[in-house]
Amino acid sequence: MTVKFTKMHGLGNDFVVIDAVTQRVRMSPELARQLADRHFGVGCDQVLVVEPPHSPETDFCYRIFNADGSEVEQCGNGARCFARFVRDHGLTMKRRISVETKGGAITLRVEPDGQVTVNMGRPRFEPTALPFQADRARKRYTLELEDGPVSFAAVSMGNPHAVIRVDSVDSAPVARLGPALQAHPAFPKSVNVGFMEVVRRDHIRLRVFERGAGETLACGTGACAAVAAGRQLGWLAERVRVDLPGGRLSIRWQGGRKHPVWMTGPATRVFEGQLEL
Ligand SMILES: N[C@@H](CCC[C@H](N)C(=O)O)C(=O)O
Repeated sequence: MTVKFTKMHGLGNDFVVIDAVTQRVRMSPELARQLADRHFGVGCDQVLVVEPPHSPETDFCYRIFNADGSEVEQCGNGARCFARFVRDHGLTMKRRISVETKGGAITLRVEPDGQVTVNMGRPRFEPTALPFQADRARKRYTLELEDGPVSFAAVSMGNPHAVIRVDSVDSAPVARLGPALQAHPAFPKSVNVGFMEVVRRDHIRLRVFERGAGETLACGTGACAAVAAGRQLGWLAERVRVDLPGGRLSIRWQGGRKHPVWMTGPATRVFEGQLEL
C-alpha cells in the first residue's frame, strides 16, 4: 500500500503529517516509531494523522504520536502545521478551523501572513489534570531527585508539563533533569519538562525536554505552559515573547480561570513524500 505524507516543522519541531481523510491509513505505535526513526525511517519528533471529525462541532480530528510511538493529547507546533496542511491539501478553505484532539477541541486561525494563531484552551493547574501526585494544588512543588531538590510548576495544556525556572537556559541541565523528572513516580504518565529563563516580564527563553521525543528545537504546548506558570507566579506579563532554540513564538494569556492561552507562530512545509507500507 502506498501512503503520501508531508514533512513539516514548527520552529524545527518536526513532523510527518499523514492525510487519513482521503487515504486509508491504519496508524499504530509501531508504525509511528518506524516513521519517526531518523536513521531507518523519515525522521521526526511527532507523527500527525489528520482524520475526519468525530463530531459535527469540529472540522477535523487529528492524532499525535511521539517519536517513541506513544499517542498523546496535544501538540502546539503540530496544531499550526495541521492548519497549514489541511489548507495546502485542499481539505478545507476555511481560515478558522476547529479540530478535535485527544486533549480536547482547539480552534486555529490562519493569518494573512501565513502564521497560525491557536486558541490552546485553558491551562489547568490542579495536579489531577496532568496527572501529578500531590496532596493539594500549589503554585510550585519540590521533588527530591538524585542530584538534590528540584522546584517546578505543574501545568496541563491538555498534555502534562513541569516548568523549572533557571538562571540561564544555556547552562541548564536539560539532558540530566529532563529524564529524571519524567521517570519520577509522581508523574504516572510522565511529563514534558521545560527550562525557563525569564529575561524580562515580556520575554523568556525556553528549552523543553519532551516526553517521548527528548529535547526538541521547540515545544508549543511547553511555551504555553511556561507562560501560564510564569504568570501564575507573578513573573510574567500578559503577552510574552518566547525564544526557543528553533525560533520565536508569541504567547498571550490574560490569566484567571476562564481565559484560554493564545499562541502565534509559523508552520513550514519541507517536502512531500510517499511510503510503501
Ligand atoms: N512538540 C509538541 C508536544 C508533543 C507532545 C509531547 N511530547 C507530549 O508527550 O505531551 C508541542 O509543540 O506542543
